[in-house]
Amino acid sequence: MSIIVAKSLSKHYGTNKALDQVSFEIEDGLPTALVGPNGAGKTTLFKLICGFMAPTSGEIEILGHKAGSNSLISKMSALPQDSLLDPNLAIITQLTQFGQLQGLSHTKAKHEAIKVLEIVELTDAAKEKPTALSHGMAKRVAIAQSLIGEPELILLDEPTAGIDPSNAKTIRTLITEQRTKSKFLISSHNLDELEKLCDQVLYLDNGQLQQSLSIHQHSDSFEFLTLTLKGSENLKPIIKEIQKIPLVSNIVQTQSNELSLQYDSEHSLDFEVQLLTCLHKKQCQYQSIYKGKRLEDKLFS
Ligand SMILES: Nc1ncnc2c1ncn2[C@@H]1O[C@H](COP(=O)(O)OP(=O)(O)OP(=O)(O)O)[C@@H](O)[C@H]1O
Repeated sequence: MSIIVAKSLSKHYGTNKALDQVSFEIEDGLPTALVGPNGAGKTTLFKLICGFMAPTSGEIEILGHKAGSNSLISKMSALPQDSLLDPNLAIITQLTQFGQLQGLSHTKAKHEAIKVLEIVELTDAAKEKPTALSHGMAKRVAIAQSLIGEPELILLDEPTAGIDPSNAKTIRTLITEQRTKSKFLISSHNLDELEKLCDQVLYLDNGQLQQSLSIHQHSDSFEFLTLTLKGSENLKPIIKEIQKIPLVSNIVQTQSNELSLQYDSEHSLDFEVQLLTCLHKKQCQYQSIYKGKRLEDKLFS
């Protein structure tokens, strides 16, 4: 079933075309990433999906319903970029009230609140007020709120922006654990993070959908491999050596210590052996070998 269908969706603020004739379809499955530079229209798209405002033209349907329709209450939730908690109310009280707003009884809502706090590893903070939480913990509470009632669709706008690596890791882990229960649409500038969590990526730029691609699928028989070498010394000798492998059809230096290789995937095992032999011959050590192109290279090369 389609989770989101957008047809020629536009949103103008005066003369500013924040979204311009955007069409896409998001299917059920692993999370979908929403990527784009500042001002690309990502938050505007989130607001239209949530039904917080109407499009200037075009249509958007969520889980078979018009965006903003009452039928979507409890079926979808969103973590806005600037979500705030009420500083005067205990966390458990706020989450319980949120569950009740979704139509749950007080008992069921409290049960859900306890459950989602467990998921974000903040059971001990249940009775605290938001002022006692660090920024990262507050973000995890906001994510807990979006998980209440196990909605079919969860929108996360920059879930790990501005928080420390440990809290960010906790958030990524919990998304990984929850992603088979709910469909996530995640907006983030962290491409490494999206690569780990998501399956599909929508790339917006200047209000237009520039690309919609699968992160892990390869389109033809030529596969890509990203080779990161230890140190960032002169790569010319090793490039020259790799070029001698007949199975390699293209080689591009993508960073000071990184190469993107295109090779014939029908002979993948042979290629891998030959590549390692090459590295050994040139006494070159690798830091990582990644099958496929990095998301950054898929989007920007
Ligand atoms: N309420 C508003 N009134 C007028 N213009 C707006 C409004 N909200 C957004 N815009 C403009 O619409 C465009 C898209 O903004 P949007 O916030 O959707 O981008 P974004 O991709 O979320 O950016 P960021 O990554 O910085 O959060 C920008 O040019 C922005 O200035």
